[in-house]
Amino acid sequence: MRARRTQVIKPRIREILSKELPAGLVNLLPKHWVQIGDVLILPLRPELEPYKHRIAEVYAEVLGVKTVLRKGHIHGETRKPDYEVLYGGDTVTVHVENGVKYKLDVAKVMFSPANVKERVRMAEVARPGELVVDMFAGIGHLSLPMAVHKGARVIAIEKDPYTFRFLVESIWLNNVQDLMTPYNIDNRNFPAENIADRVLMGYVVKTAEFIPKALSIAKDEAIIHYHNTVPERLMPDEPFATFRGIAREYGYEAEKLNELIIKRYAPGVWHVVVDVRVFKR
Ligand SMILES: C[S@@+](CC[C@H](N)C(=O)[O-])C[C@H]1O[C@@H](n2cnc3c(N)ncnc32)[C@H](O)[C@@H]1O
Repeated sequence: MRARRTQVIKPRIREILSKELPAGLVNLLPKHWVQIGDVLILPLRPELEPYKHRIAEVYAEVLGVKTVLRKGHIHGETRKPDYEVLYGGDTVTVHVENGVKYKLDVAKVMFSPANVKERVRMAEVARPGELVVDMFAGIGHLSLPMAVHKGARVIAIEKDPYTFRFLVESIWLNNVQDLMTPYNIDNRNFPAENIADRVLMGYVVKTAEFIPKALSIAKDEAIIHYHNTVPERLMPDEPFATFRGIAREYGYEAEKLNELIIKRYAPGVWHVVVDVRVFKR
């Protein structure tokens, strides 16, 4: 099951709440929501504030979830979201997507429904037995599918201890502990060099700072999946132009294989991924 955006309000929700809410507010009830495992993220208009707990309770009962959160923002270096608990309280869940089990705390760990295509794509591009280094692993968002579906070997680096806990649990839940090795360190301190067939750079805003480290982890010829956020006015040259410039400084040639938009990040700014083949000169 994917992190779902549901388009139509369930008739049962409307039926129950139309008896309890002032008539004018019923049409403001959320028609879209995101479900991650058995936790619901519900965007709620300010007009519904006085009724928020009862609304959340009805959505929880009808949709069969244990906890309802109100949507907030993702911020900071660790990309943690901000949520208000409206119903229930337990925000730890297991979300199943594309045959991969992700254990996470929805209130504290980012899991973006908009990134689903990229998670599925990573399962498709991986090769059995290749060594992947996931520099910004999170809970294994991008690299678990590579191990689960393709038998890729993965070194998954995640610096945040709380997120790391779920990375480890997800590895065991998917029974890929023989393929995936998690490291709870800052990737800048990862000691091995010249080892990876493929490097994942699933990070935004400051990803360019990590290009030299990614090159040192990569074999003399390797593929790097380079994510970054890019102002629209700099596209389509960016972000590849910056990547190639830094790669050349460090003695590598870079060839763009593919470029995809993941999602809108902010007004006029896009989250983009470029697949780059690098060669040591
Ligand atoms: C935005 S999440 C992305 C998860 C996944 N790569 C994806 O694209 O869906 C980025 C993760 O990188 C971790 N992180 C940030 N800087 C890091 C660093 N220098 N070394 C290791 N992990 C880092 C954060 O804690 C966070 O869990």
